[in-house]
Amino acid sequence: MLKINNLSKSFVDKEAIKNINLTVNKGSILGLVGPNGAGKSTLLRTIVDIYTPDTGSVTLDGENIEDNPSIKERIGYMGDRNDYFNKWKIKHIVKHYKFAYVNFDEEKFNKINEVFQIPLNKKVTKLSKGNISRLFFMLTLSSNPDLLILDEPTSGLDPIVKRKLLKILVDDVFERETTVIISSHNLSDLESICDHIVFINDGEIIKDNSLDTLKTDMKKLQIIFKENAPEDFEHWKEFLHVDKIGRSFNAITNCCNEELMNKLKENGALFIEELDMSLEDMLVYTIEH
Ligand SMILES: Nc1ncnc2c1ncn2[C@@H]1O[C@H](COP(=O)(O)OP(=O)(O)OP(=O)(O)O)[C@@H](O)[C@H]1O
Repeated sequence: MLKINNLSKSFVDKEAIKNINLTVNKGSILGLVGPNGAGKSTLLRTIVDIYTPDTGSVTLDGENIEDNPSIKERIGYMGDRNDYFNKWKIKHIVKHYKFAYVNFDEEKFNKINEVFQIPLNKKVTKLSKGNISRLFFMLTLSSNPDLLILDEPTSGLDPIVKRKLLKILVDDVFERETTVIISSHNLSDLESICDHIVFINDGEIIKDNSLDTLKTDMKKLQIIFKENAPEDFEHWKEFLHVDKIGRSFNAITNCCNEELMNKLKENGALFIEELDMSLEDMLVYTIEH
């Protein structure tokens, strides 16, 4: 189990993450989402001890990660900028990983590469952006980590490769019970693989829920009134956001209960239907509210 306690990190003129508390259970996949500059990469880099926190600590199975090489051997980190081996041939990077990570499994790497087809004789600089992402994903996964931290692993991938990568990830997590944190702006990807979602904005956690709870808590309703809608309808306190489309209204609410249904009916609502709400909708309305 990964535990993050009161983690804060500031740069000269910016408090990038503020008092972050999080628990990620073994075998679960946590999706970290938030707007540009929210603090996602800083949080991930602080978890793996690339950045030293100003306050707080991170433990894996009860042991502190900071300055702890034996725990770090159990952590796989794929950053959002994979440019540290640019001049290396891929086969030499594989050799380096074998040396650096006790659990690195070259057979597993080659098996995943049957899908991704990265030429091992090439230098990293000769690869496309998508191929660099695939390469570092393969290297990180083949290190067989207990904790896997992935910062935007699907960025730059075409939809076909992206699906293959996510399937390889989910199968591996299922088999090895890896604990995973994954950050991405591709929210539909996260929706398909995560059991837990954390929204972060301006360095702070603003939501930390299972995907099921998020979906139960926030709803999009389509409402059509028999005649005119109440004058103040778009400003009802129950709604986070209301769009008018012709005669019908789409309203986002996080208190979809009997009381609201009765209020709508008393005010002349003829038709009320619950519509599918994506993770992207949820993030946008939570941040904007
Ligand atoms: N090394 C650094 N030095 C100074 N400021 C930094 C540094 N790294 C990040 N920041 C600042 O900290 C804040 C959080 O940045 P971070 O990269 O963690 O955000 P993010 O959520 O990952 O953003 P994005 O989605 O754009 O990748 C930003 O204001 C950023 O400018």
